[in-house]
Amino acid sequence: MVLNILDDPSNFQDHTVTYAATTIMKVAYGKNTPTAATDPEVIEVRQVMEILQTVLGSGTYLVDSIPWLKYLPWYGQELKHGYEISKRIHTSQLNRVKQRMQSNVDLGPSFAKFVLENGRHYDLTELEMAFLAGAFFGAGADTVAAAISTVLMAAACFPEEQATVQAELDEVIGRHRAPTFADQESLPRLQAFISEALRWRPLSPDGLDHRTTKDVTWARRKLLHPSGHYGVRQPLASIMIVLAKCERPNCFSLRAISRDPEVYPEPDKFKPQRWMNDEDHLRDDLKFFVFGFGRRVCPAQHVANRSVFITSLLILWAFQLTLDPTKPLDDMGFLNGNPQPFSIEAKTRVPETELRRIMEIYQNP
Ligand code: HEM
Repeated sequence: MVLNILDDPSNFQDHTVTYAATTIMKVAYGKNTPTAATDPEVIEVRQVMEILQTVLGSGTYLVDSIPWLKYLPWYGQELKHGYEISKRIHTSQLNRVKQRMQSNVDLGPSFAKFVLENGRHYDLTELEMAFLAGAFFGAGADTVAAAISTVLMAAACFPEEQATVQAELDEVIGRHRAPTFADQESLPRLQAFISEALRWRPLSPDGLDHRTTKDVTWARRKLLHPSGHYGVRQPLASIMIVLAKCERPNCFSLRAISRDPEVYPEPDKFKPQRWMNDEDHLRDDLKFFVFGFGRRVCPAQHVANRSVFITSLLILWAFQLTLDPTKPLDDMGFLNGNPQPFSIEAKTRVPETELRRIMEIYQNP
């Protein structure tokens, strides 16, 4: 992404999508070449995801409560159309992996290869395998891109906090080598900055709706976790669903959790320091909530966290980010589900030729 920004500084958001899509395609299908934000397949999948976003909110479609509606040929045409597009894309991606496996091409590990080799142990049909691998892209590309964009947007909006992080980077890494994952433990301020950025403008702010599988008796009791989650315990089964002042049933609201003043004093202020203790270490009593909770917690939280961390680290090490005064920035876009293109100016912190040289070595060590 650093080299992409150097080559084309005006297209920040596209670069985050290209990075996230390339990473996900590698994990899902073992694809080794870059997947650009402008690839027709990526554009198509993102369009289907937009339909899915609407579908995920309970109550949008009557078929959620009246299942037989799905048998009416004229009902939910756009849903059936979205399904057909997804089926075509996911099946062709899985088939590509299958063909290469049959031709003994060395693919390296990937989720698709794993399910093709082991799917029968889980009674999966090929269509289920195709959709499982396809879910990686659907669930992971835009979320990771949005998370990185949020961190970079926060850096541009809060220059003093950005400078604090960069002082830490200069002290721990200097400007003559590119940072790596090995530096992670030595960079608590950067980690605090990322946590605060994703608290400040949480992705998926209204969570995902969940459906209970049996009747539930609720005892209204407020359980205050260090993270500020309010819970309602279901006493018979050991399931806890986090409601957090959510207006809709069976869902949690990350927006409400992120604004709890008991846990995050002055919640509308951007204060990375709140994630650190008096010894300037990361606090271990404040949980990170943006990936949800319980058995449906985001299964990719570790890969997502690492992606956001390493990208934020490299970019904040390489560039000083500032707002473009000629273009207004809607910092609520990701939170409100309507992200607008935004413009950030990136000034190199290392002379450009030197930066290119360091990054070339980084890519091909
Ligand atoms: C920063 C990036 C990401 C964020 C903020 C995020 C957030 C979330 C949230 C809030 C949920 C709902 C949890 C719940 O219902 O309790 C979720 C579920 C999920 N996420 Fe992520 N996610 C991210 C990246 C990814 C990536 C990279 C992938 C795949 C490679 C992924 C795959 C999934 C899947 C499959 C689910 C559904 C899990 C289930 O219902 O059992 N996510 N994610």
